[in-house]
Amino acid sequence: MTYPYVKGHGTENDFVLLPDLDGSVHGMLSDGAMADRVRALCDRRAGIGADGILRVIRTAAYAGEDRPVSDAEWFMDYRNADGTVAEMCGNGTRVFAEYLRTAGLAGDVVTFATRAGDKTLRASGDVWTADLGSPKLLGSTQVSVAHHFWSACNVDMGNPHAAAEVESIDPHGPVGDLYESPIFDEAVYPHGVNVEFFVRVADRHVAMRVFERGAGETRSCGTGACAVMVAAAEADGLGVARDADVTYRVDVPGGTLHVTWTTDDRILLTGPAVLVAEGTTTL
Ligand SMILES: N[C@@H](CCC[C@H](N)C(=O)O)C(=O)O
Repeated sequence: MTYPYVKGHGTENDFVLLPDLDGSVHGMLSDGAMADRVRALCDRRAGIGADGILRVIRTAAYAGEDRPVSDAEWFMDYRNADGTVAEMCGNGTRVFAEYLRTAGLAGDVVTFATRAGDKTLRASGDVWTADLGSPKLLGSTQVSVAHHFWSACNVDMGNPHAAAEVESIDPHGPVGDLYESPIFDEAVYPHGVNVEFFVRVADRHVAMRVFERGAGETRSCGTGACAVMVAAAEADGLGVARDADVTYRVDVPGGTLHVTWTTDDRILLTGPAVLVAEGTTTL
């Protein structure tokens, strides 16, 4: 059997999109078979290669037990490269929106369902801004790599994050090559966590690396950039009582994102979304 796919990325956080509009292409698969399919597609040697999968499906057609309660026509069914399901993917929202627009299924403003609630995105050319809602600041926690320990900000962006400010994100420094997951507190994060390390570059300008749950080190993580911005703004005394929107530039290995924390406590993630290929696959 062959089925269609599209490849895209947002600041080099790359995805295979699986158009499955009425659920008839992948909907018949068991959870285990779907996880196998995701791993095969994301494999960078034997597959197409990606950090995750974005299945494009009508909300009403999604047969999973975790079907969102939403009036939105489209559901972003996100899966990590290791086959696990994740609640949210910030870069993925922009790529998903760009797919819908390119396919003629949406315009420059679109709202769709995710496992972390409905998200609305607005385009300005090929740059999209995603309203990812209110962050939850859940205190501080600790992460470590090779006996180096850092305090980290526990931020829920719909999915879990630990954002640690460090002195250097150089792979030759204490943060290291991130080939393996940093150690985190499993009591705080029983379902795993995305771990970000960030440094200051200038006023309201940071740079980060990330180890993503279910994918390993990636070139970018949109929700991770939001968690880093929230952690940095909190540390800068801008977290509470903002009398104006606050924007930080967040550099990631794959490009640049901008994150705005609005006076009404919403996080807006702005960045590119690029579709690079389409075809059919037997995987
Ligand atoms: N790359 C994404 C996050 C994808 C999900 C994450 N790995 C998780 O398991 O929570 C982003 O851009 O936010």
